[in-house]
Amino acid sequence: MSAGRRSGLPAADPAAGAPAIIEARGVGKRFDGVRALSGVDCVVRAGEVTAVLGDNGAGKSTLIGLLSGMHAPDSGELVVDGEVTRFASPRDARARGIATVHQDLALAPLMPVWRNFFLGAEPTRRGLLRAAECRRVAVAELARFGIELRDPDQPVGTLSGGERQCVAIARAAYFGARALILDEPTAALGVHQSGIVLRQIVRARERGLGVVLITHNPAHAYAVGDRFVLLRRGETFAHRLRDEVTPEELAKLMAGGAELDELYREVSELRADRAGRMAP
Ligand SMILES: Nc1ncnc2c1ncn2[C@@H]1O[C@H](COP(=O)(O)OP(=O)(O)OP(=O)(O)O)[C@@H](O)[C@H]1O
Repeated sequence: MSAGRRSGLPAADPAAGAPAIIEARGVGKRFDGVRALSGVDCVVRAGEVTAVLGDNGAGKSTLIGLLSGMHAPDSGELVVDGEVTRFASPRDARARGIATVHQDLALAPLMPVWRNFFLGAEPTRRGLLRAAECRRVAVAELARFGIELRDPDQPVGTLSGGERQCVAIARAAYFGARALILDEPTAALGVHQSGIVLRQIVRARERGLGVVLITHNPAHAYAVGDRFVLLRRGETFAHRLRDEVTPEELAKLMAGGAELDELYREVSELRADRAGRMAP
């Protein structure tokens, strides 16, 4: 298959039998005359991870905005559970089971983990908070995602970066998310912490959730992705299924193969030039 094949969903889609939770079909969005996104296709199926890759300004945040109900598309359509849908707000999207975990995670760092897990949705009985139940649920739900909490009363800000991401993801799953949109969850994390988050993404997929992983890191995308949507300057310039691409090809596609080759050529010339000048 040519690396330059443009857009569109792959012709042979082995996962086509799995139900699509949400699908963007040819969506476009402009802001004050600036074209942020144009004709982008992206499908999120139950039990699959769709990795959306793109460099700065590629349109990743705009796509998140459309999938999460923050913006309405100017063109194209969103299809939820097979029905053309227009979200009125992010709340509306959440009510349909589409949850977004933004980079700020919406956590209160000084509050205990269990309070952050519920954050305004704590169960009560006769007006009294059922704190013991909240603690038990938070510990059990995080354990399902492989996070063993030392103490549910510890402030969430004392957890590691990867563990904090996991609290936000486990919370969304517990409160009914069927599709999770994760906005660059590993962007600020090192290798070990990224591993914690990537394992949690795999667990979410195993539980039948659909996951959209937004990232500019092809290694992280390849580690967990079932399909890859590559955005460039607001357009889908490649769409690959996992068995159609190797990690190296994905990295090259992401970097823009021709641009990367040009960069290697220029750097080799500079190195050869420098070696020539330093030769006796
Ligand atoms: N509210 C806005 N007003 C004007 N232009 C916008 C707005 N939001 C996005 N854009 C433009 O749309 C294009 C895509 O931006 P977007 O933020 O979606 O990209 P991105 O892939 O998320 O980038 P980054 O990784 O740098 O956050 C950019 O050219 C950006 O300047």
